[in-house]
Amino acid sequence: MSEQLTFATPGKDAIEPYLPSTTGGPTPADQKPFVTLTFATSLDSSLSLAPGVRTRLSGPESKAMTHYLRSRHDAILVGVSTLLADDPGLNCRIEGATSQPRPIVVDPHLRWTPSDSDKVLQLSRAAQGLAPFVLTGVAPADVPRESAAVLEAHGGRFIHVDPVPSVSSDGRMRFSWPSILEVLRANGLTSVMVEGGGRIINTLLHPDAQDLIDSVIVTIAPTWLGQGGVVVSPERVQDEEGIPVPAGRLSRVKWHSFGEDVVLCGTFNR
Ligand SMILES: NC(=O)c1ccc[n+]([C@@H]2O[C@H](COP(=O)([O-])OP(=O)(O)OC[C@H]3O[C@@H](n4cnc5c(N)ncnc54)[C@H](O)[C@@H]3O)[C@@H](O)[C@H]2O)c1
Ligand SMILES: Nc1nc(=O)c(N)c(NC[C@H](O)[C@H](O)[C@H](O)COP(=O)(O)O)[nH]1
Repeated sequence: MSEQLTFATPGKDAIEPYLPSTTGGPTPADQKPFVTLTFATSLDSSLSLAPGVRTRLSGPESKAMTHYLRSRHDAILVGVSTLLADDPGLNCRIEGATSQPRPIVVDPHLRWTPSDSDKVLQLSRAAQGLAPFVLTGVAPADVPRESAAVLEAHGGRFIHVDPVPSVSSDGRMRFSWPSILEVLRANGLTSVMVEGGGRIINTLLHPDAQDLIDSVIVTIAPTWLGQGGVVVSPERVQDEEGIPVPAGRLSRVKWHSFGEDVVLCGTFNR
């Protein structure tokens, strides 16, 4: 049995306006999933001490808040580097949780080889979480059979996503955020919390994509991680005259204290 977290009513009420609705009937099939961008950052905007290094930032109270968020979304999305670095559970460990989020791993080149010892798969075997859906640019016929067998035995699967046609100079495939969300919706998922890491967050915060975000819920820990960390800082944007302009600003902003952390809630112009 893994740890059980509790998250009490004042905290729930504080973040409720930023969560997907639990009323209002079924979501139409063509409606984009509700997107919550949520992560924990240091005072110098770092997610971790270095790429590939698991770094605890959230204190117990804001961690419980994150797990409550997991109970309120159909899916939880991370990039493959986070999966490889953190060996995360990606489940909900809130006391009394009645549902588990579906982990979504964005892994265009199939860097993850699923194995029985991965924590996310251990938890699904113990009925304490769900196995991931892995979004990949690799053609179905080229997915290694052993990997597919391990994932499917746990209830997960590989899902092909068409990459954007222009391959970047380093040859890496990239998915557009609308195509990622379309695939989630086609697989019955109506809400997703995007947890990270840096590349995932920075591409979602790009001005071309940030309109897709319904809520932003950021935990800020009273810590400086120092230089060399994985930093949240979206691509710089300029106006027509080439003058730099802010990459984004939140509205409907509220700040809440959870233990020693603050949690920032906001939206993009809604
Ligand atoms: N503090 C937090 O809340 C938090 C949350 C998550 C991860 N992390 C940390 O972040 C670090 C990992 O971050 P990162 O930036 O190195 O990696 P990441 O987790 O963002 O994964 C990057 C990979 O995901 C894929 N990817 C991302 N966007 C894509 C897109 N649009 N199309 C196709 N593929 C895409 C690519 O394969 C890319 O190499 C780890 O150290 C982890 O511990 C911290
Ligand atoms: N809210 C939050 N606070 C942190 O201090 C931290 N390091 C993460 N990181 C998010 C990332 O997605 C991690 O991989 C999971 O938090 C791993 O934890 P789980 O086993 O899934 O609970 N998230």
